[in-house]
This record gives sequence, C-alpha cells and structure tokens, in this order.
Amino acid sequence: MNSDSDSDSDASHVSATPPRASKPPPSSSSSTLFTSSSKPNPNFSKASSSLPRMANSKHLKPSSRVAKQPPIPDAKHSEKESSPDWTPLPTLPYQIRRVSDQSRAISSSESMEMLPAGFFSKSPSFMKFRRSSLNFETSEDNRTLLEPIQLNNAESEIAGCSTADWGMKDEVFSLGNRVKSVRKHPNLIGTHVSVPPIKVRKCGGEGNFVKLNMNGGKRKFVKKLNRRKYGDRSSYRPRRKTKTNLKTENCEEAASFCDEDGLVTETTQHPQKQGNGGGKFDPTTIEETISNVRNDPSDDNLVQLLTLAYGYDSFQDGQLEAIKMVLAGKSTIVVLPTGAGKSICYQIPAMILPGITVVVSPLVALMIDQLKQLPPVIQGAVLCSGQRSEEVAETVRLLIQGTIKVLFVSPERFQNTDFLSIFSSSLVVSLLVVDEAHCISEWSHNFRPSYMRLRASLLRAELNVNCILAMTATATTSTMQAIMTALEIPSDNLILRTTVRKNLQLSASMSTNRVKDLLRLIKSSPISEVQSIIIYCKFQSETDLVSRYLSDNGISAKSYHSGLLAKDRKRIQENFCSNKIRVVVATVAFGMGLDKRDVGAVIHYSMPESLEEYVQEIGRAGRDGRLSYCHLFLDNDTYFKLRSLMHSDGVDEYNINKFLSEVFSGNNSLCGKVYSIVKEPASRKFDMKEEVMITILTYLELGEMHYMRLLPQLNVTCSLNFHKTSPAMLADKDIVVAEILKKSETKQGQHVFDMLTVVNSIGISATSLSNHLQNLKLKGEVTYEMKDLAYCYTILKTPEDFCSLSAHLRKWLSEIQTSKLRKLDAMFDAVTCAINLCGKKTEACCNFEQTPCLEEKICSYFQEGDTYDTPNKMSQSSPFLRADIKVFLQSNSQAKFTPRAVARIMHGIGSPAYPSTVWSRTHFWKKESPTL
Ligand SMILES: Nc1ncnc2c1ncn2[C@@H]1O[C@H](COP(=O)(O)OP(=O)(O)OP(=O)(O)O)[C@@H](O)[C@H]1O
Repeated sequence: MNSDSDSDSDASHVSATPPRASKPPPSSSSSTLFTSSSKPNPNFSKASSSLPRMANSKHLKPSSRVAKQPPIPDAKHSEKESSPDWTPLPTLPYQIRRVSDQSRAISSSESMEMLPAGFFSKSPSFMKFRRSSLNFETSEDNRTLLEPIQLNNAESEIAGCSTADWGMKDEVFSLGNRVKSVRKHPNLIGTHVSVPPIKVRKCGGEGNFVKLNMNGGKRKFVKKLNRRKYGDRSSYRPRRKTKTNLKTENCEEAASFCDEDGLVTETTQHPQKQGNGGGKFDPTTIEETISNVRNDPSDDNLVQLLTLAYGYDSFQDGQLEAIKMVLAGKSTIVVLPTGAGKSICYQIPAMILPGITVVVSPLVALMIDQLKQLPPVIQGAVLCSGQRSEEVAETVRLLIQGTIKVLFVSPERFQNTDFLSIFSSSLVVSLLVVDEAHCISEWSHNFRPSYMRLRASLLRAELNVNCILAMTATATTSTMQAIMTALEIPSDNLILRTTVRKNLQLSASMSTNRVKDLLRLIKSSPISEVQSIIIYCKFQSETDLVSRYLSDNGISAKSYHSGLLAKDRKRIQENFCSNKIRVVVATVAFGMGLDKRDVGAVIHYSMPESLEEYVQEIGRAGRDGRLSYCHLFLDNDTYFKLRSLMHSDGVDEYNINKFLSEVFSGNNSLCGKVYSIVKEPASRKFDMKEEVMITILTYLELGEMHYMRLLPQLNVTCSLNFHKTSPAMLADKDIVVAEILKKSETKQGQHVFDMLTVVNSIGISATSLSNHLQNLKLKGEVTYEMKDLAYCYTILKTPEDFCSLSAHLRKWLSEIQTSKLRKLDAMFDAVTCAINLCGKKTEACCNFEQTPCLEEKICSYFQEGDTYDTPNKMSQSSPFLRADIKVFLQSNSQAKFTPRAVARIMHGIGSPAYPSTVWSRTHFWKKESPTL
C-alpha cells in the first residue's frame, strides 16, 4: 500500500501480507465465471504474497445579449425509431444492431465501446429528497445517511464521463451537407443495474486473513509561458443579466417543463455560436483559398481561409503555430486552455491536406459535438457503437471515395480488425489527432487504458500515418512527457500556453453551509447579473439538492447528471444553451464539449479532484472572451470523501494474483482460442472494480510483454428459443445450430449456451456467430437473449512468474492511486492558500485578490506536476483502532478479510466484494472517519 493512503495505511496495524494461505479463499459471492477452463493455475501456488469588472463596470457597457426563445422542438420527430427489420449486409465490415431490439445480440465491437473502462461504475443510485426532510444545516446524521449513496454516485461520475456518454445511441453520424437528423439517446448503461446481494463469507478452513498483529526523475518541461492573449482583467466587459431575463426567470422555468418529452435535434444546437462562416459560406471562394494555401501556406493565406471558413479575423494564440507545424508534417503537441480554439488546429489542416484526418476522441458525445462544429466546407463522420451497418457501410464508402475529410473514432476502434482493414486499402491518412491526449498517461487525472493503444509505432503500422497532433488543455510535465513518448513527438514540437484564460476571475471561500453561501453568492453582485451559470457538484444527490434549493428560492435551476434519462439531459442542455434555464447544477457529466460561449460563471459547490479537473471545468466560463467568474466552495467533508473514494480503486496483490490465475487458466491451448471473464461476478470475486480489471487486462496486452490480445467485449451467455422449425431439423441443415445443440443445456425450454464455447469449437468469430443468430431471428426461426457481458481475449503467452507480475501490477496501480491523491491534495492546498489571502475566509464573494494566487498555484502545479508534494493532512488513527479491528474480526469470524478490506470498511469505503449497501449496516462502517 502506498504511503499516502491514509485509510489503507491504518491497515499497517494488521499484517501487510494478506495471502498467508497457499491458495485463495473461497469467493465472498456465489459468482460464476464463464471461462473456457477453470483449472487452477499451477503458478498460483507460488503466491505469498481583477477587481475587474466592479472597479470598471461603470465604464463598461452591459451585455446586450438577451436570451432568445427558440421554437420548441418536435419531440416526436426526434424520437422516431427506424425500422427494426434490417438485415445485416454480409459484405460489410461491421454488423451493428439496433439498441431498441430487445433480443439483440450486442456486436462485439459495439459492446467494447459502450462499456469503456475507467469512466463509470454500473451502480448509479439516486437519493430522492422529500422537501420536508430537506435540511441544509451540516449535520453528522445527514452525512451518515447520505454518504454510501453519494459514494456510489461519485464513482459513476468522477472519472470524467457519464455512462450515458458511452451508451448513447446515435443514428446520425454523417454531417456536412447531408444531415439525417433522427437521433436517439437511450442511456444503455448504468440505469438498470442493481447491486447484487452479497453474502458474508462462510467460515473457511484458513481462518481470518487478517493477522491480529497488534504489537507490532522525471524530465521537466518548464517553459516560459508566452504572454497571454488576454490582457488585464480590468479590460473585460462584465456580463449582465438583462431586465428581460430577470423578469422572466420563473416563467422560463415553467416553460422548460412544457416540452418535458421534447427532444431537440442536433442541428438546433449552439444558437449562440458565431463564426463557422457566419452564413457567408461560398464553396468556390473557399476552394480557391484552400488551393492558394496548398501552394503557399503563408500567414496571410491562412488568415484568409480562417475568415472565409469561420468568420474570424485572426487566429488565437497558438493556433497558427500549430497549423503550420502540422502542415509541415511535424507531429506536434498542443497544450492550450479550454475554449482556446484547439479544434481549428486540426480542422484547417484537414481542409488542406490531401488525405483524411482521423480524430480519436474519448466520448461519443464529444465526437458528435466536434462533428457538429465542423465548418460546412469539411465533410465529417463518426464511426462508433450503435450505428446501423448501412450507415457504417455508407461512411466507409464515402471515406474511400474521398468525400469525408474528417473521421471521428474512439480509441477502442483500434481493437477492431474490421475497422483497421479499411486503412489497408488505398485510403490515405494525412493526420491523426489525439484529442484529450492526457488520457494516454496514467499520471493524468483521466487515464484511459484504451488510450494505451495509441502508440506512434502502432498507428504508423495500422494507419500508415506519419503526422500526429496531440491536443489537451490539461497536462502536467509528466503527462506531457508520457504523451510525447507514446506518440513520438519531439520535445521541440510543443505548443504550450497558459492553462487559465485571463478573462476568468478566480475566487474561493471556506464554507460550512454551502447551500446558503451559494444562494447568497448567486444573489449578490456580480453573479446576480450573470445570465448563465454552471454549478459543479461531485455527487448526483448534491445536484438534486442544490437545484431544488435554488428553485425554491426563485432561481431557475436544473440538475444534470448521468443518472438522468438521456432525453432529459439533452433537454436540459438545450434549454440552458437557449437561456431558458439560468443555472445548471451538474456533475462532471456536464460540460465536456459544451461550447456555450456566454457562460458567465462557474461555481464549484464541491471541490474538484484535481487542478486539471478544476481548469477543465472553469474553462466552460467566458468562452466569448468576456470577464467571467469562477468561485469554489471548500469544505473538509468533501475533501475527505474524495480522498476515501480514491482508495476504493486500490487492489491487493493477493487479488491480482487470483485474477491472473483466472485469466490464464486456459494456458494449455494457445491456438487462437477465445477466453472470457464475465465482468460482474469477476468484479465481486476479485474485489476489483471493472475499470481496474480492464486496466490490468490492457496492461497485459500492451505492457512491456504482450501476454494477450484483447477482443471486443461480448455478452457470452445466450438463451435460445426455437419457433418455426424443430431444433433437430434445423440442426440438420445448419452446422452452427447443430453445434449449439451439442453445447447447450436445456433450461425451462430454452437452449442456454456459452457463445465462446461454440465459437471455439466451430472456429468462427464471435461476430459471425452473432450475425448468424441474428439472421435466424430475422427469418423467424429463433428468438434469443444475451447476457453476461465479458472481457474476451486470446492468450499469446502465459506469464512465467505470477507472483512477480502481481507485485509489479500492484505497485503500478498503487502509484497511479498515489498520483491521484497528490492531485487532490494539490487542489486542496491551492484553494486553501487562496482562501488564506482573504481577510474573511468564509465570505463567499468574487475576491479578485485571490485570482493571481490561484493562477500561480495552477501554473506551478502544471510545471512541477507530480513532484508537487504536500504534507499529509489526515489525523492520526483513533487510539481504539486496534481494539475495533479485533472486535470486528471476532464478530465476523466466519469471514475472511484482507487488510485492505478491513481498512476500507473502517473508513466507510465500499468495494465490489464489500459494498456499502451491505457493510454500512454494521457499526464498524466509517469507524475510522478522518478529520483534519
Ligand atoms: N480564431 C478564433 N477567433 C475567435 N473565436 C475562435 C477562434 N478559434 C476558435 N474560436 C471559437 O472558440 C470556441 C472554442 O473553440 P474550441 O471548441 O475549438 O476550443 P477548445 O480549445 O477545443 O476547447 P475545449 O478544450 O473546451 O474543447 C469556439 O466557439 C470556436 O468557434
């Protein structure tokens, strides 16, 4: 365990070597793992172990921007479903099925993208508050009651994207002059998953796992920051809420309920957006200008193209430099603040370069937003989950034909051989863009294992691309280093600008009653004059609570989080963008890709987990360049909760070893056999979150040694019903059915079989089997249900020494966890420092004096990165800890616990095998609550 891990460090009172037994204890759950073989691994036995605006406001004109009411969209049109009776085209590289089809087989490629690792938990939960029970005073009781649910919610949101972002089903993916505007966004994931009942383990032979042992240079990129484009804050015009807005606030709130079921089509978004040609799109003139730039990429020609294509007079800081680097074929990394206009850095080269530009983006929602933002001159498309095969085929055709210039894909696409095969043809990729490139680095705030697939060598081999553009708004020096190493970007090709725009005024205050302080802040100047406000919370329950409180106090507010239905989230975002709602109270699920230019204030009701996250979120404010306000409420409770949550990803070497044993249990047959690990039971069995499991698996695939090849995820259990022809007769004419009958069990009239058993015995791919079943279904022969989503893989090499591999993996995961804790501490310290500057630390006001301090802290953090070390703020363990542990172990003597499991329970941190829903009922839960 890492030294920073306060909660777990308390476990040092117990043995640090959990697996004393030579074999793992029985699982705490009655889970079944669907693997091709369940033989124990022989290696396992080795296991041991600016006074700005106010000062100047009288000289400044109030904002003339008044909220216009766009027409209420046609809900029915947006929700329209396409016919379910489609037939997969056998010649297509993809077979993608409709989400709405109840008995659909999720295609392998699809399932992988719908359920990425590291970004969500499958256990969203919501707390419904009754008005009468609302109590905004901080009370211990409230905290105790809410926390387990809040923790779950946070787990689903914290990692940087919502489950829905991944499950979103989009039926339109090609834009440009060819919009089909029917989209559907069912939240496929996370809305229906309940925590399975967990039983406390029964007495095993090995006794308690916890021994009662009561006695017992990284290179820096410290670059001189360029002078900011944005000058002194005092030169910014403040934004004002107009009288009209003030008067109609409550009416607008009512109006927002009128279109309760309304869906707004994509094409109506961004009503406030300027540029993009400003309606003066003239293809001939643009083509001529593009041709001029090809001949002479001078600054003047590029500015002319910018003006024609976007309607902007000049480039923003860093844009021209980046474009010229890319046009010169140099792989480049661009680190520009949020809202600084990074998209143009690849869009303009995409117009000029001969081949296509592939943009890798972490979220489907982001891809769609970026697609919509392409200027009319660029044809773009998205390839992602949920598309129909016809759409995919059409996109591929347009790509090969050269019509599509920009293609958006997720990193998981690079796992799909069908996708990669497109590039083996004559398709020329001129540029590969890695958006949110910090996801490559495990030291970033948002590591995505699938981004490990983005290595220059692999990309060159697979896409034959030489020029790579990495873009991010938030990268510390170690993160930048990781990106540049992975993508082989020379250190000279770094375009780095300040992380915070100068038009943002930053402030913070300590709060013991945040809702009241928040209300006071919003009702007082200057925020009282701001039209559009985003309030960020950490937990879903907080968003509901805060929005209701604000609404009760006459402020038009709506909560937004991944637990809401996709259509509701979309409606809220639309209403916010069209100024029908003044305040959105959101979790991190809101904002990625949101380009509402006139957001005048971003308020952090809860502290973010890192300065990266803070910078990303305040970057939603003032994208129009006007002076905007960012206030943060700091409270110790949130800090401790977040710290605790960070420990919930921790995993024991013992469990890693068990997991590896399971993964490589089929080590005897390496001849392309496909294996699987069903996610949910495995998560409980190994007490590992799904994101941790996929991180380990990705490491096994892409780490120093290539032990396996990960395949797209798949539902591996199929329950089949025959309808027209009898099973035996159908089997006579169909070898797949014959094999299914051989391999299936009959349960309640259904033939239940493991997909991979059939796949391995016939020697076809899982996708082919899915397609075959789908065809039989379309012919009316069968219906079927799929379940048990699993990681699928083939084994390339079995590790020689499981113990050392487990130790290595544990150390690596623990370093990632420590890095996250440091980030949280750095965030806390930066804000505390700014608050200490202020005479009245608890006064929630936009205190301009704090801005330079916060900026300086942010700057030095991004320069020093992981070397930034903060003293441990946690209290000493309670003097009764040892006695508590003893009593705990005695009273649960029938169960076996690792030290980490005990530490987590004592700190009130749920985990897959010891969920808070079960363990919070014991009085040991949170016994060791931290205090400052
Ligand atoms: N040269 C320019 N002049 C004026 N506005 C610009 C210019 N370039 C881009 N913009 C506008 O700035 C806004 C932000 O651009 P964009 O979305 O590309 O920023 P970003 O850096 O990608 O932000 P984020 O990191 O938040 O995604 C957009 O509305 C865009 O049209």
